[in-house]
Amino acid sequence: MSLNKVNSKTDILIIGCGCIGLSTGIVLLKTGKYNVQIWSRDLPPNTTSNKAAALWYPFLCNPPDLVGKWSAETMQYFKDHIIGDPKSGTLIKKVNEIFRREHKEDPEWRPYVQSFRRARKDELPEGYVDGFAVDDGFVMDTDMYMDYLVQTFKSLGGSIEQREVEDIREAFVHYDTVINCTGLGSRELFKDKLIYPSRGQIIVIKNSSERSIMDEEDHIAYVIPRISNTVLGGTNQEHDYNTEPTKQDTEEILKRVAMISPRFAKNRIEIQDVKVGLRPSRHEIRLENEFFEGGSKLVVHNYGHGGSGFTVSWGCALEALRVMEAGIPNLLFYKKQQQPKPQSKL
Ligand SMILES: Cc1cc2nc3c(=O)[nH]c(=O)nc-3n(C[C@H](O)[C@H](O)[C@H](O)COP(=O)(O)OP(=O)(O)OC[C@H]3O[C@@H](n4cnc5c(N)ncnc54)[C@H](O)[C@@H]3O)c2cc1C
Ligand SMILES: CC(C)C(=O)C(=O)O
Repeated sequence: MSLNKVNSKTDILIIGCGCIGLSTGIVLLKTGKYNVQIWSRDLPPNTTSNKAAALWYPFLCNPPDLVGKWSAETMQYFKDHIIGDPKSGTLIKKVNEIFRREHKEDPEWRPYVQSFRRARKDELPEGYVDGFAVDDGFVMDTDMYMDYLVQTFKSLGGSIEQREVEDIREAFVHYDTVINCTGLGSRELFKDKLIYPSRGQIIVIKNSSERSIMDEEDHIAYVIPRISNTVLGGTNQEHDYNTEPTKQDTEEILKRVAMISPRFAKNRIEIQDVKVGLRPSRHEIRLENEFFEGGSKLVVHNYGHGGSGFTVSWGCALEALRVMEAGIPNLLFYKKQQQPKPQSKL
């Protein structure tokens, strides 16, 4: 008994068309072993991923050791496959995280990122006494990058259908193996009440900046330069489902950013856009197999990336491939079990 196969490749369904679903689909297609289709309620630019800043920097995401590993793998993947392509909307940009108080401990992801160093005094704005630095960090203009992922996925033979899945059994009619990349959608689709929204608001301005700089010590303030504009942020309001920008948050962000980068004082900026996204927050990323229907159907969960979906995307995509390929043999075993036993000839 074999899995659904066409042209000797196994059919896989991915639910979700954010940065996680697209990265996972590209990794599967590059193996040459799978036909991959994406079903998704929302397509870029109407996903949370499109509302992100975004830069490479582990943030609001756990577990620390795996996030460190997956962040480093993602950084390497970007260097090997993405950053050299101008269509990707990515740029190498140093990132500094800065502190008003001395910060004795390095970040938990430090052992995985060789280029990590402590910030120099000349990199610290007035009032800041300590900081981290990653010289080979990178940023992406998220709309450009998401379109680049869609084009890459399709150019490798992937197909995308705009379709909401209300019950996972809809997927099982056509597929034995499904990868769940629904982010916050897993709260409903898989009744996972451990995943919840962390609301983030950002301001897109015309001005430019030579580096990414962030203060996350007592509140969040960041400046993230991109190809055609710069992002100022941000907020982190847990369990807040409001996707509309508020004037109050915009004012608060501008006030905080002016402290880390005085050149962005309110009267010297040109606001182009204000966006809100709901981070898919969870105590830790869920990346594991779950069998359904007596073991004859396999769901690979890959969701709950909080504030680091882009930062861990390719590491998690490679892990999802490993986890899926470890699960498929069990699937075959269970399917064989389900076959009707041949009648013994009397
Ligand atoms: C303001 C802000 C700034 C951020 N900045 C950064 C940053 O600088 N760096 C970084 O690494 N991360 C950043 N993030 C976090 C990052 O945006 C998320 O971690 C990432 O987008 C999660 O990707 P995802 O594909 O899991 O989710 P999403 O982009 O939400 O995609 C989920 C997909 O699943 C689909 N879906 C859900 N339920 C169903 C269903 N039942 N049926 C069919 N389809 C369904 C949705 O339509 C969507 O297409 C930021 C987030 C915010 C809000
Ligand atoms: C560090 C910032 C840009 C972030 O990841 C977020 O706001 O989620």
